[in-house]
This record gives sequence, structure tokens and C-alpha cells, in this order.
Amino acid sequence: MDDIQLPSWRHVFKLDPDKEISDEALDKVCLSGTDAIIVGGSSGITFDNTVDLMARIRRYELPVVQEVSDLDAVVPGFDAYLIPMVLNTTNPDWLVGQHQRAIEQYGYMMPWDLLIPEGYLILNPECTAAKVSEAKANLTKKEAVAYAQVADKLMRLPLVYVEYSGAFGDMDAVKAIRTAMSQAFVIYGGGVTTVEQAQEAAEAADIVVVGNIIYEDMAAALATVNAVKAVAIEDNI
Ligand SMILES: CC(C)=CCC/C(C)=C/CC/C(C)=C/CC/C(C)=C/CC/C(C)=C/CC/C(C)=C/CC/C(C)=C/COP(=O)(O)OP(=O)(O)O
Ligand SMILES: O=P(O)(O)OC[C@@H](O)CO
Ligand SMILES: [Mg+2]
Repeated sequence: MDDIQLPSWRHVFKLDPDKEISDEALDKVCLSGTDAIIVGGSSGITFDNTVDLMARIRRYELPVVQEVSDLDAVVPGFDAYLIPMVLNTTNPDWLVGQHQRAIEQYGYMMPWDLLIPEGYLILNPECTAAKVSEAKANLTKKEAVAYAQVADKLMRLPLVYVEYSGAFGDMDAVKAIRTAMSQAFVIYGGGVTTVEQAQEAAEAADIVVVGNIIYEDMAAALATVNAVKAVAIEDNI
């Protein structure tokens, strides 16, 4: 984690291997001033489409990390691997089950130093990740904060990812989660499409992730970089 200086990240683009992106568009994303690229998605992720995207991003200097959502699509060569553990899943397979099988399968070849576990809190019941991981995503603010505290204070995970993929979330809830953390950084992702939303998210979370808008409106996506970085956030931990 030290090697990729994740605590200094403020803005990150998430690229989906299952979606087409032209070389020209990728150039804009990678030279945008964002702090890093996350490669991941919740469906249609394969080894081949992930290798292809990683190789194209590797031409640039910025860090590139894979968010693992399918064991068959783990690709060597990323700077680090984000490992989601879905805190509010109703099926332990998405919390520790697949993880146990992955560790058993990789054995001594597991690059432990490159793994960054993230307590994944999915708060948009309509998003693919919620459906895939059987998450109970309709939570009150109090319930959401308590889940995040499980990750931070009991599991001591370095990251809590508040996921609203596809919809702009409740920034009061994100702020309350961040305030309740003792050591975990809070990543926010979901529905950031405008400068105003980027600013609001940057006031609430340590790191803001921007995904879908890249494929819909490149200018709007690029504008989120400076919008996030212009917001100073006080150290929380
Ligand atoms: C030699 C070498 C490099 C080895 C690597 C070894 C390695 C890294 C092994 C993996 C270790 C490990 C413990 C893996 C865990 C495996 C695993 C599959 C865990 C479960 C992941 C999980 C909980 C998936 C559920 C869905 C989810 C939360 C996905 C991630 C989030 C995401 C990308 C959401 C956004 O998706 P998107 O497609 O944008 O969604 P929309 O449709 O809503 O836009
Ligand atoms: O695609 P969007 O809605 O921007 O969300 C970003 C990210 O949190 C998805 O995992
Ligand atoms: Mg997406």
C-alpha cells in the first residue's frame, strides 16, 4: 500500500474492461491529472478484456490497480489488487467465501504485499454489484455507519468503499461514515457526473471514484478531476 501511496489519492477513475474505450478517450483519462486508475466492474469481466485494458493503461505513468470481482479474471502486472469484502451482503460467500477459495488456490504464489482489502458497503439496491453480491442495500444512515465501523474498528480494514454505483448517494451518510472512522480511509463512488457532485463527494470522502460518466460524457468526466482536487479535506485519522 505504501508503494502506491493510496492515502494521498483524492480522485480516481474506474475503467470497466467490459466497456469499449477508444485510444483517444483513454489518453484523456490517463493524462487528466487523476491520481490512479482502478480497473474493474461487476459483470462481463474476463481475463482477456482485463489484460487488454491493463496493457493499454500501462503506457502511462499513473498507478493502475485491479478491483477483483472474478477470480478467473485476476491478471498479473497491476500495481495492486483491491479485494472487495461486501460488509452488507446476505451471503458470506461475498464477504469471505470466495476469498478463502482464492487463497487456497493461489497458495504460496499469493502476492500478499499487493493486496488491499476494502470493506465494501453497497448502498444502491439497484446497482449490479448489489444484485450480484446479494447485498441488503436499503440501510438507514445509522445502520450504514455501524457496518463501516465493523470494517474499521473490528476488522481493521484500511479502506471502506461506500458504493452507490450508478446513482449519486447520500453525502450526509458518507460524511457520518468518515467521521466514525478510526483508521480506515473512505472511498466514495457512484453517480458523480457534475462538478457540483464531485465537490460534494470530495467534502465527504477521502477518495472519490468516477466511473460511468467516462463512457457518456468525457468533458464532464474530466471536469471532476479538478473539482475534487480543489477541495481540501481535513485529516480525519
Ligand atoms: C500472480 C497474481 C497477480 C495473483 C493475484 C492474486 C490475487 C489478487 C488473488 C485474489 C485474492 C482474493 C482474496 C480474491 C477475492 C476474490 C473475489 C472474487 C472476491 C469477491 C469480489 C466481490 C465481493 C464481488 C462482488 C461484486 C462487487 C462488489 C464488485 C466490485 C465492485 C464494482 C467493480 C462495482 C462497479 O461495477 P460496474 O460494472 O461499474 O457496475 P454498474 O453496472 O452499476 O455500473
Ligand atoms: O460508475 P459510477 O456511478 O461513477 O460509480 C463509480 C464506482 O463506484 C463504480 O464502482
Ligand atoms: Mg460502472
